[in-house]
Amino acid sequence: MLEVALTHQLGKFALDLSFSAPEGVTVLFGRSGAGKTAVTNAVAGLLRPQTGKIQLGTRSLLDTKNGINVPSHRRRIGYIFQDARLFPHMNVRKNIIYGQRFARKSQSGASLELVIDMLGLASLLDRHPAHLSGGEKQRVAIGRALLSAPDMILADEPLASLDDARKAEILPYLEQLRDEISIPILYVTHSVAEVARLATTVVVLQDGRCVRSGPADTILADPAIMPIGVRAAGAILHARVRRHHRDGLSELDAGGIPLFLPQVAHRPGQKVRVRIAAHDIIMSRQRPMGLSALNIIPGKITALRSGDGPGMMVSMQTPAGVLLARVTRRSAAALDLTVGAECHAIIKSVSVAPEDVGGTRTYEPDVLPAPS
Ligand SMILES: Nc1ncnc2c1ncn2[C@@H]1O[C@H](COP(=O)(O)OP(=O)(O)OP(=O)(O)O)[C@@H](O)[C@H]1O
Repeated sequence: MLEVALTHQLGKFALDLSFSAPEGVTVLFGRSGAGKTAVTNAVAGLLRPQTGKIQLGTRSLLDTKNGINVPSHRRRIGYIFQDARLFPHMNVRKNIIYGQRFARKSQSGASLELVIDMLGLASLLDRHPAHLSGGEKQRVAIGRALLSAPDMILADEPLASLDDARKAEILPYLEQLRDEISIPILYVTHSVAEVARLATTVVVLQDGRCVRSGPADTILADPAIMPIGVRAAGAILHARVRRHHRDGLSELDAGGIPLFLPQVAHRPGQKVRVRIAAHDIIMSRQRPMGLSALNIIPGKITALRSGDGPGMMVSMQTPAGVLLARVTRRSAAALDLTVGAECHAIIKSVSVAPEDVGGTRTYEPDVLPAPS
């Protein structure tokens, strides 16, 4: 667990916040100028806050009251930056082995073989960075960070310089990292898609303060989550792939509710996270009949929130998980949507894009129905 509490004045900008980052991916999310860089610099030891405490597990990295400020290179943090920052004159093998220099003698950390295997680097080992794609470079940078046997990883917009195809290529490796290494990963991003795919915890920063923090599912399904922006709002459902159908659809099970999506890349039995954007949900009080949409999920409204415009956010509890829907205030009034009302969420299969579906490592081969 990483625990951070800081105050610092940067010109007119005041940083005053505290948050905790447990194991898994904690996303620092906020608009430009919210203070993400200031926080990561403080955690990395590049900025000395006027007052603060930073505790990583049992180690105190910063405690201004007691005069503790562990220098940057002794903080045992593995870094993954936006640009991979590999050594151009070294091949991939040497670049990743370089990370081991920073591992303490007493600490074995991840083995070279494991890192090569986990990040799919075997075929790249003899290549130089100039002959790697952006995504491949980032995989090497992750490998180097892991081999330094860090107590936490700091990933500062690691996908920001990659195009969508490269992003899609590297996200599964980051998911694997999240699910297989038991250290906190502090991850900075502006991208809601990355939050939805990777975050286990979300810390929302605004004007130097932490306005919300907590489990990703809860934060993303909160109708009051204005700092993320209404257009980007949406909930995460946890589901399991049941089977792939011959007509190109995959059937998932989310809390006993079947969910039909365009073919997902994951195998039957595998657990996945599915992001359902709030604007992709249609709401109905009665179960609709004769509709082309394949996914109709019954639920009960738990919260409503209207903004300044015509839209309204509706949060509903369903057997599949909490869903967030964006409807107009006019529709909400016409349907008499109130807290406690029974309703149905309608989701068109094709509205869920492949990048909205992320894998988790838990592979459970107990349910392997034959393809139908
Ligand atoms: N050295 C400085 N002196 C004065 N103000 C500063 C200094 N460094 C940063 N700031 C201000 O502090 C605020 C937070 O900056 P920070 O770089 O942490 O934001 P950010 O959330 O990382 O933004 P971005 O997403 O654009 O990188 C901004 O308003 C910035 O202008």
